[in-house]
Amino acid sequence: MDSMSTLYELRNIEQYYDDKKVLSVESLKLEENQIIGFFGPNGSGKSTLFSLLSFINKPTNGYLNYNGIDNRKIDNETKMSIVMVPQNPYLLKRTVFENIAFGLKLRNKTNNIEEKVEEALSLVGLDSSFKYRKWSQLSGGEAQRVALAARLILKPKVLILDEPTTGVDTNSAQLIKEAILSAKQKWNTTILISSHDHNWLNKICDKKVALYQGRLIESGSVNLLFAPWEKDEDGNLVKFFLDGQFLRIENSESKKKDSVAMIDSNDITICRKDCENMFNKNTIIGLVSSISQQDSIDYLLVEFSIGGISFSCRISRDVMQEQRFLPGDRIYVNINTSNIHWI
Ligand SMILES: Nc1ncnc2c1ncn2[C@@H]1O[C@H](COP(=O)(O)OP(=O)(O)OP(=O)(O)O)[C@@H](O)[C@H]1O
Repeated sequence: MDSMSTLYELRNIEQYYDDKKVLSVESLKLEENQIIGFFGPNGSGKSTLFSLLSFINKPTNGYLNYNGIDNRKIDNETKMSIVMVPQNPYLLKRTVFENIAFGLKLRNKTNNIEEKVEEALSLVGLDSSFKYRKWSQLSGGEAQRVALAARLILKPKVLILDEPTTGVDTNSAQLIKEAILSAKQKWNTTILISSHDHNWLNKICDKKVALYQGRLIESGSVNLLFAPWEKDEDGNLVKFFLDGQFLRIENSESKKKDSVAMIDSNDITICRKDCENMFNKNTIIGLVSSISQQDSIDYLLVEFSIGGISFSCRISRDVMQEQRFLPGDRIYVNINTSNIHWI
């Protein structure tokens, strides 16, 4: 079996600013050598969580373990192997070269520095002539890529990117994506990213974590429905699946067509047979792909697809006994759309 090792483990983490609790994570494990996407609306706690995972801040309460070590006992060398590009990266008011070389100089690793800077520039799609440019002679997308190159040169163990695509052009977003993928491949870097560009993030990440009002929406079992959406005659959003089925979301008139819907797996009910009473005009047909044990022994996670889009829902052992779902089964799916959160 392919066993991935856990890099971060969080239990009962709480973070307060003054008296206000802004983050509460009961349990979260992040595996190494993955690209993990953090989704959530403004103010949901993504940056706060990143400040804990990068060890810039200490959690107010709870247990945060990195590579088997308690966060209060992490040494400086380990801390330096975890680097973050913040939401509005700061560049030194110097040349691009000095910006990119800064971290290596700080770590006293100055051999072949010229070559390393050029390699880092090329990773983010900038040619070597950029090293002579001043910080003030860069476009927003180039500045973001220089900030990324300044971290990549360190070959980090963990790279944390807070909104790396905000305000950058599509070409830069593509080059940032390529640089991230090379870091993962070349140095097995674990990459944590938040972005409001949900489609961009959805395509690049191996795992998704969703936050809402400072709380984790159970990772692995949250369903994210991405754009494109259509609008019906009343202005409600409608998701059309590739197989021609659709899901209409009542009271979604105010939402934009590039919104992301977060559906908790507890808000989905499925049924295999004897379900006439479950069938209504909003019922969709899905296909079971897998069934697995959840953390709690009383529940199972059923993964299924609708027109090529994967979903998951939790069912109790009693329901399983009754329904005996198997991979490949066609099921009736009912989604409680009144509990949907929007990103
Ligand atoms: N230094 C601070 N002092 C007080 N409150 C803060 C501080 N930093 C963040 N907050 C509050 O904590 C909550 C979570 O903010 P955070 O920046 O972590 O969210 P986010 O998901 O990263 O948001 P965004 O997508 O807008 O960047 C918000 O209510 C915010 O106002």
